[in-house]
Amino acid sequence: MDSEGAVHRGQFDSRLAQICSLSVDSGIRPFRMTSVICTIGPACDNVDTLCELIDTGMNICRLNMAHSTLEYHKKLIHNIREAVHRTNSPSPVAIAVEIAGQGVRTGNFVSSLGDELTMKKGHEVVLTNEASLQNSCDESTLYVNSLYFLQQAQPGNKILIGDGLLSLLVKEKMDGDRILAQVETEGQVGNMCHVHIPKMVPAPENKLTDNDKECINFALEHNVDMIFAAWTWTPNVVREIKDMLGERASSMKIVACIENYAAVKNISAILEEADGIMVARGDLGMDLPLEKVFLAQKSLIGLANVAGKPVICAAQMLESMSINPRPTRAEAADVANAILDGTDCVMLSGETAKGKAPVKALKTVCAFESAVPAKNLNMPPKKKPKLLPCQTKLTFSGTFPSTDTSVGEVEKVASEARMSTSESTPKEPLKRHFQTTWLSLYPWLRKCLNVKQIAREAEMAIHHDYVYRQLRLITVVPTDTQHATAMSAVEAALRSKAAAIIVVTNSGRSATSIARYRPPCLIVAVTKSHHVVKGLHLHRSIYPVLHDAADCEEWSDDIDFRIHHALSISKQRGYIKTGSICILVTGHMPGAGWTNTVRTIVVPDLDKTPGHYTNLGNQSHLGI
Ligand SMILES: Nc1ncnc2c1ncn2[C@@H]1O[C@H](COP(=O)(O)OP(=O)(O)O)[C@@H](O)[C@H]1O
Ligand SMILES: C=C(OP(=O)(O)O)C(=O)O
Repeated sequence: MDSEGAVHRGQFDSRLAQICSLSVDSGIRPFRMTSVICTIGPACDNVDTLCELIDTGMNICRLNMAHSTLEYHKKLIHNIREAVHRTNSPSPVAIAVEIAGQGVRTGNFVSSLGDELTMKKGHEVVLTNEASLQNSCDESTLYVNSLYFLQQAQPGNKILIGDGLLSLLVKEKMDGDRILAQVETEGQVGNMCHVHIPKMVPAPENKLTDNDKECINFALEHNVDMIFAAWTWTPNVVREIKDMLGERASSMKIVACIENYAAVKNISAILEEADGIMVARGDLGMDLPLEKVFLAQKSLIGLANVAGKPVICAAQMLESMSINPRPTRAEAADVANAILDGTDCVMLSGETAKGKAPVKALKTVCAFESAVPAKNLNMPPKKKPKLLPCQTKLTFSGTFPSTDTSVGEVEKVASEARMSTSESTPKEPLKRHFQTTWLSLYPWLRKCLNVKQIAREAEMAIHHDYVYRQLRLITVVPTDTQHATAMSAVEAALRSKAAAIIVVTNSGRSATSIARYRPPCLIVAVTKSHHVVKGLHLHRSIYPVLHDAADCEEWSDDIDFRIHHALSISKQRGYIKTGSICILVTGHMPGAGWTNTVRTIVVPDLDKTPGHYTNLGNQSHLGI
């Protein structure tokens, strides 16, 4: 253990020796290096819940444009910004807009059918691209958004729907490019569900759809921080997005979602063009045989690590938490293994986005109340509802909304439920009582973010020394200043068992260069740019800090000021303390691209220090 109470792994002769040294009794470090992306949807779209997600550790909000309307997403962005404002974090969360790309999806059901229905084995259904049926799918007719798909489908093909649990068999091609299919394996189909024929050759041209263009303009108009490009299987899509972004292309990150075999085969070219990639295991698992998906995951993550680009591991990470309060052992291990593979971010999809059935939330609230920390009980319900004793048997007889109901609607149901119960006065202390419905949903969401606990444990099991040595081996010699400086910082952090690396960065490049060498500690990256701070959330190890105070007259004072700010925030958050060793990485002159200086300091008493870190006379320098 070092002075922080954190465990630093020693030197091991082999990876096997390091693995054998792992212990279930090891201590835990006060920080997490892997970023968590939460898909925001009806279950968490209100400001209070977003505040809780932010406080709990969400780094990036993902808006999946394949669902809901632009109006809904506009409101969502407004709510996220309001939550960022209220939580006032030094490290504001980023907003990512995911465009739907050329993914093949169903349409929406007629409203009377709700948003999901079960199809029984043997049931026959017609698949059509007839535009008038887009929002009136039913048991016998499903709209499919791709004519190409319907034209390619051949009798005998298997069609997977949703996550692939429901499968159909193509029976015959009908007139007007429609197809008749029969349910082979019973399952559910929802609104805008994925439709897939394994190994089907994708459309000849990988390009933006009109809908994608509209969503990119929306992203520009609302000044979001990153675009996730679903169904990228050639670099062309990334180039098209860059063209549309114009000047913003340098600050709005583009992440290519790798969802099919063609994308896996084209990965080198895609990695060259994109700012990062997503291993979209959900759709990959429909295009590739399931037993091959882990190979794609490991190789894609490895290739992104080698390219120095961030990578997201997505889909079904804690899937069972959509209905259960605890993830399965396999899910917990899956999250940890993705981190050991080298992913920068883990992503939650339906776990956070999808509305839970309110009735389930109401029934299970008692099981979760102990998980709600006291401070959450202070969060103000909009109207003061009467408290409902959790032992009360509900007599509510109205219609419960569907699973995708918004929190606002859930609250309405809850208040009706409260009104219809015979007992309206709490007999138990406040914490034993159901306060408002969002509280019943919230602990569930919060538990999904248990992912961060798993992340911290997994990060402790990484043999950073070994990983760094591997990365050093593949770095070309002579190495340019940027990479040589980054490597020096990581080497210094490993040798001195530093508590943190503090880097002052304008464009974010100095921070990402250090991150690519996978240091054993946090990189606290302090920047003045709102876009840079948010983009940095994509990278493992970086804790981005915004410092947008006015410039000092002297450039070196400005640097000192920013370092002092980063150290103070790090201390407040428990990452460092007085006496910790920190590595400082700075430039030698104003502007981006001049980073060339690595110092080792012992953190002084920040309340007493005059805050000079770049002055070589400083007592606290150890010097390297
Ligand atoms: N903006 C939204 N509006 C309604 N439902 C959403 C939204 N975002 C996500 N969801 C729900 O959460 C599920 C999981 O999210 P995600 O993985 O992003 O979707 P998909 O797998 O359909 O691409 C979706 O299938 C959908 O039911
Ligand atoms: C994240 C995935 O894709 P989508 O955005 O379509 O949910 C996936 O398939 O794993």
